[in-house]
Amino acid sequence: MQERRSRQTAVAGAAEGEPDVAVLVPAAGSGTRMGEGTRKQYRELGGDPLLVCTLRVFDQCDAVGHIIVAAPAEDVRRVSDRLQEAGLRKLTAVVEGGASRQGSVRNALRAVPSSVNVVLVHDAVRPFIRAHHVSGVVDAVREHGAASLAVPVVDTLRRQEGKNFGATVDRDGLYRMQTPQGFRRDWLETAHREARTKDVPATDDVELVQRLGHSVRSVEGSAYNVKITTPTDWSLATAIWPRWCEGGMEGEAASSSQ
Ligand SMILES: Nc1ccn([C@@H]2O[C@H](COP(=O)(O)OP(=O)(O)OP(=O)(O)O)[C@@H](O)[C@H]2O)c(=O)n1
Ligand SMILES: C[C@](O)(CO)[C@H](O)COP(=O)(O)O
Repeated sequence: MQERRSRQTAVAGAAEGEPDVAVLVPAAGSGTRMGEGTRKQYRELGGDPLLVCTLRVFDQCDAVGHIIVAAPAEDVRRVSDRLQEAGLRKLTAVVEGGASRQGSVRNALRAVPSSVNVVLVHDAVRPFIRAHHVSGVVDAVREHGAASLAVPVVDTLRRQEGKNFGATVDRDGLYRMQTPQGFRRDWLETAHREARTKDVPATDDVELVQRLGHSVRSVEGSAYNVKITTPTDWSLATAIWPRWCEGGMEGEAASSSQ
């Protein structure tokens, strides 16, 4: 592992002929909504840290050539060592995260090898994805320039009005955005540069790219692809993880890779 001036650790060079796709994994959050205790991205799911469980999907996915993780500044070295112990072949760098998810993605973007043309962004705390979700986003990016997994809203939505309900929000055509979100590298770089210059934050990268005037293609996601945010999410995740690892859920064959 090379020492780098910044708190960025280069873990491996890009092998010849690897796919020109990198995935940026923001993993520097503090997990406030999860409550006290170990940061959620480090909590063990089936014996491995949640971050490792998520990264394995990309490491085993033929469509991806590079993995770049943004970790809490104080953990960069420790996370880098742990991820190398996990044998992640495509780990290219572990960089210092930012004060926001957007800042962490921006920092990770700086570590993308020059050979990369397609960049995915995936939350470290979304372990329930399969290789076909990743390749579906990559294919859509190659065709349209930008794409994201999403699922349609299935509940009735209503605004809060004090302790009562206010107006109903028409759910028709509303989506819950997921990750991975994928982009042409130049679009994502421009989008983050513009957002920083204009100081206009966003909760996901799709919004930043839309602000440039680009269309973003919707790719069917999965209701299982939850962002582990609260203790309830953690309980659900630990309950289904064993079956997920056997290739269960979504009616997928047990032989399908994670
Ligand atoms: N400064 C930040 C904030 C968030 N994230 C990452 O962005 C993803 C989605 O964020 P979220 O689920 O909100 O995680 P936290 O910010 O840790 O949670 P909370 O908002 O409850 O503190 C997570 O993988 C998280 O680690 C990040 O890399 N850097
Ligand atoms: C990127 C995201 O997961 C899409 O739904 C979501 O916007 C992240 O929000 P968070 O508050 O940073 O978890």
